[in-house]
Amino acid sequence: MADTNIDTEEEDMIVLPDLNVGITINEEAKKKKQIDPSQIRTTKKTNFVMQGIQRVGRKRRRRPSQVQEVEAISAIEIPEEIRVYEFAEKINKSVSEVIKELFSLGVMFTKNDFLDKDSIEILADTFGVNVTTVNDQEAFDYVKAYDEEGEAGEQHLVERAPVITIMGHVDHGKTSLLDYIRSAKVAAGEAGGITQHVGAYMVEKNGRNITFIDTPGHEAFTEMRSRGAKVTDIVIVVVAADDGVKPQTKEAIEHAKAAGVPIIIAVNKMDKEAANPDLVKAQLAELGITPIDWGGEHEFVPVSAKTGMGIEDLLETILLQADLLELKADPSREVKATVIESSLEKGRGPVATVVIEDGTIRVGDIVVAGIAFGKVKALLNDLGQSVKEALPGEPVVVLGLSEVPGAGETLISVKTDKIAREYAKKKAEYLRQKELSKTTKVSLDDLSAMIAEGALKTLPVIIKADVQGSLEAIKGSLEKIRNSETKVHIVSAGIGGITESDVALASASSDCIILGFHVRPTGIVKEKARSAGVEIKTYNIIYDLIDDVTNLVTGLMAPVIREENIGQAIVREVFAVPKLGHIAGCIVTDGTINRGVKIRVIRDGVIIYEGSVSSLKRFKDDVKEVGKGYECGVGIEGYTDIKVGDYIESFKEVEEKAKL
Ligand SMILES: Nc1nc2c(ncn2[C@@H]2O[C@H](COP(=O)(O)OP(=O)(O)OP(=O)(O)O)[C@@H](O)[C@H]2O)c(=O)[nH]1
Repeated sequence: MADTNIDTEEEDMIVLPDLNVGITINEEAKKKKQIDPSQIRTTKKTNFVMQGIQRVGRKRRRRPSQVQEVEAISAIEIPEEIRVYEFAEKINKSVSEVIKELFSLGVMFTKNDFLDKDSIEILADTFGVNVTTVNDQEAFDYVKAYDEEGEAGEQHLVERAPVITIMGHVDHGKTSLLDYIRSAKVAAGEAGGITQHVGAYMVEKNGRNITFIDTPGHEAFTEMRSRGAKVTDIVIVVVAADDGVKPQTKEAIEHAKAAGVPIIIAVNKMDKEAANPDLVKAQLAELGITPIDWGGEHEFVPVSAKTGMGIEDLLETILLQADLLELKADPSREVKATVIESSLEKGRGPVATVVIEDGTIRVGDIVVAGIAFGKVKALLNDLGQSVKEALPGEPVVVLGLSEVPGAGETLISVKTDKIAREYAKKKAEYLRQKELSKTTKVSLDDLSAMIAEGALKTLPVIIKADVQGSLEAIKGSLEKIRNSETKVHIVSAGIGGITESDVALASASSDCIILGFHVRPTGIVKEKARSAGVEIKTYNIIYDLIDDVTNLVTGLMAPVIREENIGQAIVREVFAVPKLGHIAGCIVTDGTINRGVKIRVIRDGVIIYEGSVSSLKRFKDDVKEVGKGYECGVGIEGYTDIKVGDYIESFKEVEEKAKL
């Protein structure tokens, strides 16, 4: 009897690996060796009981025969992120049954792959299980824990500084505007004139603080910008009055709208003669951003980042908008902040620029931010000065983290180092599994395409960048460089200089190149790369990197054969010539006919033969080329059935490099 029981030690609890859900089975059901769905109830567990959980999970797997004896489950709760084997365990099916079912749907999964929402729905339907999803991250979601604590706790809300993101099309003046506001000139020194690094700065107006997040202009930074919009209270969309609405203006507006953030339009470059603010207004009104003076609800502030015109108005408008939003926070709480930018700095280690959302951060706080955790060693304000604390709405640079946290990650302070470490570890494992799942999943369509091509050609790359934001932007752009034939395979991507281990990794995978952005290899690394035959390419401008990789990828693709028409002739007579066979007496009606080139014989509009010109004569002489309007005798290799009225079309095939 004991043998056929589902569980032994944890008498009334089966909790499956990595899930925060437990199933409690009553004693009666156990005696019957069955689980009646109506007798299943779920229990929340935290990650701190995971060890026990895994032990139970292993026990179950060791005795699969007993699992099969259990009647099919008809209702389950599963996490939003669930792997194939976990799902199979949950519904008491074998992994192969689930994989087979997925295969019949045209997708190939391995047992460790995460199922997507659609697959779960279809599987649930196929296996007749009622599935409800729960968020399995909750068990280690420190952000949720923080928020819940805030709801329950006493609030000491005070006004906080608004957080502003400036967005807009390339060269419309984002950097200049921010610089003017900060009365600093950083734009001039930047490589390629593009803002490469995201920073956050604070300015004062009427005795109140305003925080600006500086977001880069290149479209590759779209993702980061959309994150920028998440921490942002108000978005300023800069539109150059002499250029009007451009693709990235629209994109910025879409991001702001999606984030539900109020938009203020800064109509910039008003000092220019060609400035046409009314056109900007009309163009934006078409996008649903109608100016207040046209009866809409959006502030349009004419400014010039060059002369400073309108800048004070813009700041006033920001404060008015902030008043409407009633931005409040509780500085007496522990901190919650958003990572805006992060990097690995020599001598300093991981460095993160954060904007405080709630609470206060202090030197000595124990914090966690995604995979990073640690004790705050130092805090620097936007001027690089050491500070003891930072308040809600303020930007601050945090030193002392264990790793470089991802941009957009939430940082909070926790009570003990152990808790911080636990959260970070769990998050790292979660991300690793997700990444693994992403790389192993191949759809059948992809597979058949690969098979058809012999093999999918890939360009393996290792990316190293100075800051997290750039790294993500590069990764995002490179992942997009692909078609059915070729793609970029990111072997590894990380922050920091190019190291010997990068070279070792590159030399381990064939034809792998190392791409460095704002980082350089040292002498030894260069030497190692040279002897290992590993190519290292370094860049300061993101466009150049993307262009180069695009060129390399297209180089892997089979060349495209393009046909170029050379000429056409009509057959007027056909002669039988000894030794030469049938010769078509033609008149060239277009272009030229050349000896040796490829031709087609067209009869009544239909191609009836394709070959090449074997002989070409004008009267008795062999010639290489006959031009339009001239008569000639054309011999076609391997073809004698030429008839009067046929057309001979000559063409050449040009090999061209394939484009993506
Ligand atoms: N005349 C005039 N020129 C301006 C004004 N604002 C910006 N510019 C110029 O426009 C160019 C682009 O300005 P940036 O501030 O670099 O534009 P950006 O939008 O930050 O550009 P990215 O960072 O590349 O996206 C620079 O040459 C500026 O000097 C303005 O109000 N008037």
